[in-house]
Amino acid sequence: MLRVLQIVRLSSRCSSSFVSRMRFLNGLKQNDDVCSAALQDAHMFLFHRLSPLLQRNHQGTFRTAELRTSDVQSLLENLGSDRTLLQEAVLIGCTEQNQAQFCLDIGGLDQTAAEELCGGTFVDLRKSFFLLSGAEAPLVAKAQALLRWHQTNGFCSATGQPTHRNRAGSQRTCSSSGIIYYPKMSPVVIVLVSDGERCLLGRQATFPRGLYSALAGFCDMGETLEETLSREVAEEVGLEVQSFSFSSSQHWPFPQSSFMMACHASVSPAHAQLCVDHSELEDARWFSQQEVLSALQTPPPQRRRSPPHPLAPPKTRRRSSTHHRVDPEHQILNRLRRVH
Ligand SMILES: NC(=O)C1=CN([C@@H]2O[C@H](COP(=O)(O)OP(=O)(O)OC[C@H]3O[C@@H](n4cnc5c(N)ncnc54)[C@H](O)[C@@H]3O)[C@@H](O)[C@H]2O)C=CC1
Ligand SMILES: [Mg+2]
Repeated sequence: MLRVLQIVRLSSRCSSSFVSRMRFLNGLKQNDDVCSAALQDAHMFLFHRLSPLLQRNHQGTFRTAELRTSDVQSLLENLGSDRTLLQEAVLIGCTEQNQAQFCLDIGGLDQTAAEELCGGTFVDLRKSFFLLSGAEAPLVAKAQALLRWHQTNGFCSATGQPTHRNRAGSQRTCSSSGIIYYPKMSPVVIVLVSDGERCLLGRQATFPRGLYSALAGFCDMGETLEETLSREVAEEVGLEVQSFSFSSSQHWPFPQSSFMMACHASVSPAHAQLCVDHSELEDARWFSQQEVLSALQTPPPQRRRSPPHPLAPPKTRRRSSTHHRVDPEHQILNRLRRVH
């Protein structure tokens, strides 16, 4: 109890609300009792087999369902489940007012009955990622990644014995060896290559028809960001990068949990002849500023009818040093404007 009070006091003494929230969250991860207390009155994001619960408002836009712990307790009772399922909730963040946010997957319960009781729909993550706006999409992506990690890491890979989670769900420990496991991400570099006039986009055979995107690839063990970037560009399109600069980063939930680092890279216009590896990419080509501008200014449904068009990822709000909203479409446009 003393530790609970210390953590609450420590976070309330801070002058910055950001520092206070980060200290509060860290306290929840480190102390099971503090976390259990926070779970009693928390915000809860529900999932069914890893699909988040969304509600549609009067304007036709989608939001995550706003549920509190007590709502979920009633829901579980109505669905014939006992309250112990709540113990599987995983901490994902906290609000500006230091209210803990958890997520819970009720995949073992009746989906339709749950949707009726909550007045919402469980929507596939890829779809919800594009339906949600602002800070909600990254939070839902983080929640799904953590729920998936817990569902697939129930056993120690060294001993085969069960692993047990802490209250927050930020780690799992092998009951036999004591090995501690932390949620895993795969680092990825995504790069917009330019020859000073045009930018390079490619498409995989599995992409929707006509859709082109910046090049991307997973980091190999031991590589630096620039080594991955140079290798991927060489492998996929046969070019040698001259220089690069870091742009921004985000968690990307597909195919599982990737940590994407976005960069700009330049190649010499004299050595811009593409040699595409067709086992990796179906096509890659140079796009002019005008082509990218007109594709990005065309609404997405019409874009699909007029290929080729560049991929514009969903708009998400990320914390940057200047607290500015980072919008991938604008980054591409600004870069091209700088080039011209
Ligand atoms: N242009 C693109 O390809 C775009 C890719 N992304 C994301 O970038 C990431 C990388 O995409 P790719 O271009 O497909 O990667 P990639 O160019 O590295 O090729 C994929 C191959 O890398 C290998 N690989 C190495 N480490 C892996 C790991 N940790 N997980 C899965 N495969 C691994 C596998 O053999 C796999 O077939 C994915 O998260 C993808 O969703 C997002 C937007 C666009
Ligand atoms: Mg790739």
